[in-house]
Amino acid sequence: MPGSTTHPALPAALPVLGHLPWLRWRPLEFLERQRTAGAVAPFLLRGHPAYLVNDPDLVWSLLTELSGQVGRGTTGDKTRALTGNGLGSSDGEFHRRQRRLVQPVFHHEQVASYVPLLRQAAEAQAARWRDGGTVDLVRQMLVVATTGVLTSLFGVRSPEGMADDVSAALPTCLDIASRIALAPVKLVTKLPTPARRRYTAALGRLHAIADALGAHQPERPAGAGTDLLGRLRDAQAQGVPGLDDRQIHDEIMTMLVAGVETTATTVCWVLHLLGLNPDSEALVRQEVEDVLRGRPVEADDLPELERLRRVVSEALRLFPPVWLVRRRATAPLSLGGRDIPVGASVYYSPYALHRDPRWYPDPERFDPDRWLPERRGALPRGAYCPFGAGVHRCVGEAFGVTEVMTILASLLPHWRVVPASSRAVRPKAVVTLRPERMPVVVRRRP
Ligand code: HEM
Repeated sequence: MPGSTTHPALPAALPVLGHLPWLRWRPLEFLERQRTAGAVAPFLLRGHPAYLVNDPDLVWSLLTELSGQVGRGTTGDKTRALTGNGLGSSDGEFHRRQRRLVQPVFHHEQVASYVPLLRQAAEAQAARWRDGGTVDLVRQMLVVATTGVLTSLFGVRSPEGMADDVSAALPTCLDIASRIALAPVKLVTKLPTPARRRYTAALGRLHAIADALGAHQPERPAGAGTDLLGRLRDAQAQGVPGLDDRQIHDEIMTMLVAGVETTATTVCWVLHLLGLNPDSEALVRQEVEDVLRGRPVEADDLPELERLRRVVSEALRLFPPVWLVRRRATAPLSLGGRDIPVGASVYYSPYALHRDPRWYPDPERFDPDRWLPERRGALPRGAYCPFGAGVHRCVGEAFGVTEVMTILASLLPHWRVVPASSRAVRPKAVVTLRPERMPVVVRRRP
């Protein structure tokens, strides 16, 4: 069972499919079992050699000094239909150039300027809640996170309809894209099944929204270049090579795919964990109230919310939205004493690394104080990697953390979120690690 700390070794690979059925149907259990199979644990996917790197130092090496010997081979295969050649699926010199282009939009000072928009996104959604009403928290937070991205990165001033559309289409696309990537029989994924039709329709909707965003004129002073769209358009006008309308479309899709579910699910997991740990919830709420004293959260408040930050770090440890990352060896590679052939898939799993009892005593326990400075300093590099590392480290990390903190600091003083059902909430490992379902009752605080 995912979550327990002792795991029997994996059974032998099946003929033809290898360990694919495990990765498709019981991925979290698969990863935890593979973690006990050595620093670099081999397995087979449709006859193709694959490795799971379980040693944090080796994960770090893979992502940093060895990054020239691996390509994305990516999660990208499953997201390429969504994000084309955007930052999240490209490699090499092209990737470096795109990254340099978008990076300033995600610098700390720039991200701090988005806080009022992120707060408004949370407040607008909560304004629709009725005291004692039941809501689907995942869907609600998807709308908030989409609104945050649309207003801050794309300069959309009336995001309501578009946010609803994106948050409805995105999970369908991501779920079915993962199923297609891990389907045991490829042909089946081409058949016009109801799932395939839902996927095609949802994907079409997302592409249409990205086109509309690409064509939309943000309300900003000419040449200001502060939001992502402005920056891309300015660069296009200056003749930056390769930055045609198609590439701008791909970068918009990338930000919707990479920047919405990740933050939305993190907020859900934090609220879920706080609900299970009322003492921690009371302390965090008290901290937010002491810092804000009844006023809306601002960027300068966020560093003061140290306890809340530790809770977010702990939620990202237990439920890292990006739970599995793949690279493909583009040159022969030696890792942890194993020779890895060109073309092999090399994976690391934040989920498995973050639950390794060697680095996290009592790993299943929610313990935000693990992130007190004196305790976190003892971790090896690579043992905590919710945002990855190296050249592909999450470009949206500061934005994501700021968004999550801002949403929580806006909701916690005014609302209590209580599970609406006694059914355990289980993580569903699709493109992100999403709560399978999370109906909650929202209660207004006096
Ligand atoms: C809690 C929130 C988030 C988490 C846990 C997260 C996690 C990650 C991880 C692990 C990677 C590295 C993948 C790899 O090595 O292949 C990544 C890359 C990326 N993330 Fe995030 N992310 C978050 C939020 C965001 C946000 C808010 C945005 C944008 C608005 C974003 C945009 C990206 C992009 C564009 C990449 C590709 C970077 C590159 O290859 O240069 N992410 N993210």
